[in-house]
Amino acid sequence: MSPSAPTNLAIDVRGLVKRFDDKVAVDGVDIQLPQGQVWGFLGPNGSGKTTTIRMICGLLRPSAGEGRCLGFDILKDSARIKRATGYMTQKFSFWGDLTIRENLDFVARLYQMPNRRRSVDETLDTLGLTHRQHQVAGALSGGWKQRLALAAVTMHQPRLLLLDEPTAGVDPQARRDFWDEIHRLSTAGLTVLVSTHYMDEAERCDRIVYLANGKLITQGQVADIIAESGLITFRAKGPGVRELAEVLRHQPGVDHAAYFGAALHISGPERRALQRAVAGADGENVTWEEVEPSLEDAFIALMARAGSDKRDHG
Ligand SMILES: Nc1ncnc2c1ncn2[C@@H]1O[C@H](COP(=O)(O)OP(=O)(O)OP(=O)(O)O)[C@@H](O)[C@H]1O
Repeated sequence: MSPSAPTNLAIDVRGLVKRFDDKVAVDGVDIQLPQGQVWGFLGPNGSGKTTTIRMICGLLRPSAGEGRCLGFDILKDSARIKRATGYMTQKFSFWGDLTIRENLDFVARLYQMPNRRRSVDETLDTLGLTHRQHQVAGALSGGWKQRLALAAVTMHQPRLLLLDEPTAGVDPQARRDFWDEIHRLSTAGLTVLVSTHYMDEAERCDRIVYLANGKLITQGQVADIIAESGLITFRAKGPGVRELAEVLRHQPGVDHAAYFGAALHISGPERRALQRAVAGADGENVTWEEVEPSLEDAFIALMARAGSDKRDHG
């Protein structure tokens, strides 16, 4: 295959491994992301998401594994991958004492873009930044900084966006605006891989890839992942729920108990055992019903399973 042979996969990497001295940060990860889709990249802190993203875009050489990003070989063609990719790192880097326009102009110079002025104008306009173009970037609120960062990584019209926790510390309205923008870009043909710790954001993705301890634990659509977890969940509501979690957490068959707003969820793999636990915690001040497990419930269960697998085999 020539480096730019057409493929319907924006990312096609297999067996990616990254070792840092004795530590295996990424341990045999495969990702096949079709063009035009938005995939969520999830996993606990330190699970290897950033390291994987950096290998995909050619910033970090894998210890083992191979693959292509936008048709280019990740081991040999990193310069071409970088040109065709927009990578938003966890800490957006821009110049705090330059204005929004000056920052974008600087990025346009880095990419040696022709018609720099026009590209900056268009980017400002598309992302709703025109009226703020002369504001100093360092004084912007979190949401506007993030919008600037998105502008900076999309201005050179990449085909793939790699976004590493782009909405950390951003308020709910700004997060919603950001996701509207992501879906607009995706509709225009851009492929997006976005790492996040927010479940509501995961649910906005076409598909989710979940990593733990450097290994891919599961991937699929939200409903598939919930089904795969094999969890049963019961929900308690009412004024008495606050006292229940501590007691129920230690009952046989209850893998975990967690509050979702004013309700308590208990989950485990066996309905009978949960029903027994619920019967023991029934009272005047609480009403129970079986509900669909949340994505968070499913991840906690899959994580626990992966954790015990590791202990069993390791
Ligand atoms: N340059 C490095 N040198 C040594 N260890 C590293 C390096 N980069 C990452 N690691 C380690 O590799 C593991 C995976 O880190 P990584 O940043 O990829 O995880 P992550 O899933 O992105 O975490 P987070 O959600 O906190 O951003 C961690 O244990 C981290 O400490």
